Amino acid sequence: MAQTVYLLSPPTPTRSFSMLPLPSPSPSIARLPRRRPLPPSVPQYKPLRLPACRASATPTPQPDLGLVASENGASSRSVAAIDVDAVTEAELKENGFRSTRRTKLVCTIGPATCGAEQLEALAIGGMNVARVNMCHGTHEWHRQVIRQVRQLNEEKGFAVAVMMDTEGSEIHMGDLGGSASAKAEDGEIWTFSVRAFDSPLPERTIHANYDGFAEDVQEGDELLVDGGMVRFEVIEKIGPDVKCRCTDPGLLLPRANLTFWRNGVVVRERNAMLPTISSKDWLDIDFGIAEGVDFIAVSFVKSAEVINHLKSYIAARCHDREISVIAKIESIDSLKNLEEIIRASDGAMVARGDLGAQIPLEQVPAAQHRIVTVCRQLNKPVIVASQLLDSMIEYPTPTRAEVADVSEAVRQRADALMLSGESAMGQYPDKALAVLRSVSLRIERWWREEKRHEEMELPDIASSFSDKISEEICNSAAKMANNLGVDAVFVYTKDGDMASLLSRCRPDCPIFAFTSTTSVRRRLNLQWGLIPFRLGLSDDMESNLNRTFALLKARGMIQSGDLVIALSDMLQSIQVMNVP
Ligand SMILES: Nc1ncnc2c1ncn2[C@@H]1O[C@H](COP(=O)(O)OP(=O)(O)O)[C@@H](O)[C@H]1O
Ligand SMILES: C=C(OP(=O)(O)O)C(=O)O
Ligand SMILES: [K+]
Ligand SMILES: [Mg+2]
Repeated sequence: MAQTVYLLSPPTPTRSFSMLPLPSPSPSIARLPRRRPLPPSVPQYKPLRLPACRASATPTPQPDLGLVASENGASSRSVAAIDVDAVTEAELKENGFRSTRRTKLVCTIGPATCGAEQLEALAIGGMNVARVNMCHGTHEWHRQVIRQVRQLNEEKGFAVAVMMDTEGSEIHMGDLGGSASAKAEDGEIWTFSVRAFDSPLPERTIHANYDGFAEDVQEGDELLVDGGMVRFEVIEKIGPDVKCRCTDPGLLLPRANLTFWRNGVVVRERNAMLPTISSKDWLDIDFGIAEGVDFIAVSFVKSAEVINHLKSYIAARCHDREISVIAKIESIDSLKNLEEIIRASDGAMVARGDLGAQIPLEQVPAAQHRIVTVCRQLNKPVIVASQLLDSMIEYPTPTRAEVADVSEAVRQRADALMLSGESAMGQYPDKALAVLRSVSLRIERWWREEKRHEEMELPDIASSFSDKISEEICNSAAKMANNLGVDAVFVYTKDGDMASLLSRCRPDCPIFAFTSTTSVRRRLNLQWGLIPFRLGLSDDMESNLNRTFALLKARGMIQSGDLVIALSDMLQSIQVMNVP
């Protein structure tokens, strides 16, 4: 039978990158001691060890991936190759299908992790998406990080996606005149001012980046730094200066964000009128498009309108690939307009850091649950972010409460968990990632063993008859997969939609998603349960299947007799079969 095989692109020349210069002096992590210091005898964190699943073992990357590494490290792909990374391959070989991790992991890259070796260690440790936060660092710094991630993908077969996170029009402190931090003590009087200062700053003075700051605050207001890590009370306004008394002492970090509260609610005056995407953000977005990022996360989204605007802006500039737009839910307005925002976006982030400064902290868990649920129903990937393992910025062991928080996000079946300071500037980025990985594996496994299938009602979301068919196929295939106890579902997908629809059903078995496009493969890497492969696809499903079986069997990733369900968005079919 005739078959069209789309050949792989020619080998890409390699570049070598040296360690990145740090954008600012490496932050000394002189934070406040954890309130209840660990007794010296507390054992170091040991990843949970599962009997049948060597989840905690870091698989050794193996060179032969159908990627032939030449002497200078350049890679050339053999024509019959399938793109998969060494870590996935090793996990599949060692642990089998059932034990692969379903929850995806996002790491914020910062001074602690911007070197090539550190990035590779994160990729080996399970990082699916690298996030760069445009609040910090220069374009040159971010460019180096993005290019190093791309090089890692090209040379080692990883599919680590890059997410750019905009600064947004938040109110934040200035740079502390070059100091890494400043300590505010109980009762001290500090001045927050919109005036520009030369460094060093006058003593106990903080610059606020928002011109209307002094006009908008009132005496008696409560000023929260970094979502409440440090608190002040406004005692006097003198022109552009606002004098405040420290009520909750703590460490002030450069560019920490500022919110003020009056009578128990957050004050949203003129700053609520500032554009969600500032002129600086548009420049950053142009930069992100030029550098080929996979996701743009938009800070402080208030309505669906801004998402639609950004999506058409991107569509007009990127003709050959897509960039997914992720709405960060971190303000009262974003909660009010949650459904329409999520419908307009390609995914969402529960940005608990700022959210916890805008609504009472005790409301954050319910908000998280609602956001995760709505995203799942509307088939949009959702990331749970901020302070998951905050104490691991300084300590090699998480608190029990942190492990419980991570477990809850996994139990809710969020698509992804995110590290912020833990990986950007913490002392134990790899250990923090290992904790996310082993807790995810353990909870996912417990969930399956207990047969706690999701009871969640998934509403119809298709917008056309053809989409409706895909949706029904995926719902049925996921149900069949659970009932038959199949080893894996294989989905052949051009643009990833069918893989997403399957992921939405959260089946018990992993989903092998085969796509012919490298950028689709990277974007699928954010979604729950998907193991994305890049493979030249033909229009003939039978030949695709036979090639996949041959390639995966040759590498020991599947075996004869394994039971799989295969779906294709080209044929809109379901097949159940044993691997020949
Ligand atoms: N590109 C960077 N350069 C320097 N420091 C960074 C960078 N990215 C993140 N960080 C550090 O890591 C911390 C946590 O990252 P993140 O949560 O993304 O930022 P923020 O605290 O501003 O919300 C930041 O406060 C900052 O100290
Ligand atoms: C992820 C968040 O956003 P950022 O780190 O950019 O403030 C957050 O606020 O939780
Ligand atoms: K940001
Ligand atoms: Mg935020």
